[in-house]
Amino acid sequence: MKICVVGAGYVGLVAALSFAKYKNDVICVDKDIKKVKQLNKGIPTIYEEGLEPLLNKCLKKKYILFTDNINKAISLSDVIMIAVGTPTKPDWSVDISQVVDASVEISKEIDKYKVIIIKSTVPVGTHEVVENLLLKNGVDRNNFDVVSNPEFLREGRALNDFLHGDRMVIGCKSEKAQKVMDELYSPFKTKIINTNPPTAELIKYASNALLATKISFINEMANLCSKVDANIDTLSYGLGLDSRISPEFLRAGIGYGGSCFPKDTKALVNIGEKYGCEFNIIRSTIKVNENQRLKPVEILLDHYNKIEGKTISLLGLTFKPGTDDIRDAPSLFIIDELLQMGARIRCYDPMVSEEIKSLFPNITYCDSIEDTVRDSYCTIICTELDEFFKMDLESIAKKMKKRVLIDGRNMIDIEEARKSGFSYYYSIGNGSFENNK
Ligand SMILES: NC(=O)C1=CN([C@@H]2O[C@H](COP(=O)(O)OP(=O)(O)OC[C@H]3O[C@@H](n4cnc5c(N)ncnc54)[C@H](O)[C@@H]3O)[C@@H](O)[C@H]2O)C=CC1
Ligand SMILES: O=C(O)[C@H]1O[C@H](OP(=O)(O)OP(=O)(O)OC[C@H]2O[C@@H](n3ccc(=O)[nH]c3=O)[C@H](O)[C@@H]2O)[C@H](O)[C@@H](O)[C@@H]1O
Repeated sequence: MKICVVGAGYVGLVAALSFAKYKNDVICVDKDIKKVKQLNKGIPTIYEEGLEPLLNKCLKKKYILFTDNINKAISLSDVIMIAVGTPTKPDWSVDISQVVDASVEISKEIDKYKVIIIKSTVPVGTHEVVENLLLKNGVDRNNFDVVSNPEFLREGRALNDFLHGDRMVIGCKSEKAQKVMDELYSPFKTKIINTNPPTAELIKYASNALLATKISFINEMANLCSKVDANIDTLSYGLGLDSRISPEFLRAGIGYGGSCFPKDTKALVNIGEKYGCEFNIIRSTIKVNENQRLKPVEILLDHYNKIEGKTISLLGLTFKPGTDDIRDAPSLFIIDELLQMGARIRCYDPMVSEEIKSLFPNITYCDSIEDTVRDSYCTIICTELDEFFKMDLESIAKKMKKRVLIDGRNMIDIEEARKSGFSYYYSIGNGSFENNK
């Protein structure tokens, strides 16, 4: 099939390469010429396991090509997938302008039947917005169908999720387009749910909102565990064994981040408001998360009263392991808050990006864990990176000015922390101890 994917971000690039893997003729468009040039050279613009070899293989075989010429790419393709960003505005409404801009370009290039797939996460009714825009711009009604096909991949496992996800949701009103979608996804090993576009659009938000809610729920339970000497890991295990609940997304910590849960939960509240639906549960999920991501600062204040002038070290900056993405990562909020209180920050993340350096130019970025913790009053673990499981706690404790460890991802065994010479240890619902200040 001749496929054009608009947007070479996390979703667009992964989708384009997945289609190319199955020998489709794929053109992936991005308006960012730097990305286009880099991708055509076989250099990934994001970190995702397995992406680099697949990119190079597909380029070599000429199954994929990257361009910034959207018009040419559309005119050459039968299927056009829109995978551009849909950020949330400050009032929590969704900015679909990138989808609209892409649709305007699409409308200029339709002279024969094409299926337009909305892959981006969009508010219910956006398929109609795109349809109406194409009609308004003079496209013949018989020359296109718009299909809603939201994406459920997780960063860090994006390729695997795209190819072998739990399900593929297809919201389609036309038999002709349905046949094209069936063919497109026929090599994929995944359960397909065929429904109408509004249901497809809503499944996406419902899914992210429910997963986020599980996290906020378990974090509230963890906060209670901390007060009553209960253990959140055992509690989660006990909960998750009930097959009606499932063990997934019950890991307590300093809250969820990333490019989607924070934005999509807010978006769903905003969408609900437009239809007179309150979504009180999701509002609470958001509020709990906003407090939870600052939990380490609360603990620090409790311990020291004053943070001004103290050096604090952060281990892990990305919103989760296996990605270089820092969008809405809890670490950003912690750094911001600590800087406002006058702390000095040292941090370490092997995936540290220019993006975070430009956000926080005045903090110290270190190349190793040991260098980071030097002379600090507290070490905060923000991301559960593999190498933190293996770190030498004793040598870390020795390098610190005060042996205070806040384990924001419940990675460290409390007894190990005690044996390694820490004087204060705090986890999120898995126990804490204080020897002497
Ligand atoms: N990142 C993720 O894990 C997931 C994201 N989504 C959704 O997928 C959509 C895309 O997300 P990401 O890939 O993370 O975004 P992203 O920001 O990484 O990538 C979007 C890309 O689209 C390009 N772009 C924007 N307008 C364009 C235009 N008119 N022509 C050509 N290129 C254009 C941008 O330059 C950018 O490279 C969003 O709606 C998001 O909510 C859905 C599931 C997972
Ligand atoms: O719409 C999206 O963009 C995607 O959002 C999430 O994927 P992602 O943001 O990549 O990462 P997750 O693995 O879901 O983790 C999100 C955040 O929740 C946190 N989390 C996750 C699980 C858990 O038990 N506890 C917890 O705090 C993680 O640390 C991370 O900060 C969803 O899992 C995907 O299905 C969805 O497609």
